[in-house]
Amino acid sequence: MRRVAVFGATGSIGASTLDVIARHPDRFRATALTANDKVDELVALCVRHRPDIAVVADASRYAALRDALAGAGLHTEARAGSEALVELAGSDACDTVVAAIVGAAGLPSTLAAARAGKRLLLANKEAIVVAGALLVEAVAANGAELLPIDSEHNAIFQCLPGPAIHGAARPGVRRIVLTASGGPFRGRTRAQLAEVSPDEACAHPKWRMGRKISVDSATLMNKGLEVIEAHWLFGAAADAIDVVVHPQSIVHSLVEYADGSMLAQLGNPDMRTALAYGLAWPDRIDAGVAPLDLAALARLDFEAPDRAAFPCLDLAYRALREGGGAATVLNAANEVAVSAFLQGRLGFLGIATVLAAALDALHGARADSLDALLALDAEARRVATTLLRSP
Ligand SMILES: NC(=O)C1=CN([C@@H]2O[C@H](COP(=O)(O)OP(=O)(O)OC[C@H]3O[C@@H](n4cnc5c(N)ncnc54)[C@H](OP(=O)(O)O)[C@@H]3O)[C@@H](O)[C@H]2O)C=CC1
Ligand SMILES: CC(=O)[C@@H](O)[C@H](O)COP(=O)(O)O
Ligand SMILES: [Mn+2]
Repeated sequence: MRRVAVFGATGSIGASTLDVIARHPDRFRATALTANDKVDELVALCVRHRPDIAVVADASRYAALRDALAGAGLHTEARAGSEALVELAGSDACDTVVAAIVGAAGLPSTLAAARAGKRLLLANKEAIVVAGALLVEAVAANGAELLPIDSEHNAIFQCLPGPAIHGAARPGVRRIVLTASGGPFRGRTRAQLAEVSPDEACAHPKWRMGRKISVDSATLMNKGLEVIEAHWLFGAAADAIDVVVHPQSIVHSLVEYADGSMLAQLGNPDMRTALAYGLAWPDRIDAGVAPLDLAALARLDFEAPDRAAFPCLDLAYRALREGGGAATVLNAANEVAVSAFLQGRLGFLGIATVLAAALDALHGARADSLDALLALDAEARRVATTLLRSP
């Protein structure tokens, strides 16, 4: 029986994870659930899944969580604070950690799970963008099992040869091709993007996701973050990672081999496939996802991304090639800019402007330890916040 801690249980990935777990009570038990501050949603999940532990990151919500759990007649232990998340990830309460907190806030608990040698289902792409080297080293040094959950990386993982050695180049692999839906604004010019609203940006054509990743998909920064994620997961250089727009989101990514073969993983756009794969690996189990009807689909389309209308993609390549702390800076500035956009304080086109200026301002920054990375993240947020005020 796998004992699974779901970090970010109240989110979109959390819901999909708990759906798969509930389909297999013989194989999995959700022993711990976490949220940021949504106590009512977390307690409702506890009523349904009966975990041993529930954690809210926001320490001021501790009493509310404790009282609500008791009020619901549950024996689930209430915990709170960011330290409680780190402690849980490394503890005996779980052997499997689903890292589904959004943003760099998920990094400390994700790294703690790797350091404790857990099976780590990584949805929280910002953690590996911010701390790729540290995370991959921690996985290798502590015998952790890193299962990529991001749909593209899960697809690549399924298409790569041999045992999974993260960060190691694979002989015979020539190129990794990430597919991108193109987001809700595919086909628009820059001028047509100037006035788009947060709700329009969050209306993803194929996936129902949290608002931060939805905006990232709309700017193509999601694909940029995924390029950096692929570099760390699969040991591929920037020149060996390509992006192709595929609006149907049926081909989840491809691996090109030296002999001209391309292997792809296909499926309906439903994260339960990747989550079931990661939970049961190397077995295959029912995820509740319908098989593809290829004849009904009839066609699959591919096109090059519009790099001029969506400059965030190339900003991510720039950060990857620059190395050092550039990806940490890019991610932090992006979190600040996306949050400002969602609050109506920054226009859609301003997101890329802030990112480029933050990369310029902190060019050459380096950070190797967790503390140094968190300090650089904080500095980049400070710089990006200043840039919001002087566009
Ligand atoms: N959704 C998807 O299909 C996919 C998501 N991902 C990645 O997975 C991660 C989660 O995405 P998604 O589920 O869409 O996001 P959601 O916004 O739906 O959920 C985010 C979760 O993180 C919690 N959270 C937010 N801030 C903090 C914090 N500071 N400390 C601790 N917990 C926090 C939220 O708690 P609360 O509810 O209390 O606010 C919630 O449980 C992201 O990194 C995303 O890029 C990757 C591929 C696909
Ligand atoms: C489901 C998933 O993995 C998302 O990251 C998805 O890829 C977003 O779609 P885009 O291809 O539009 O970024
Ligand atoms: Mn993805």
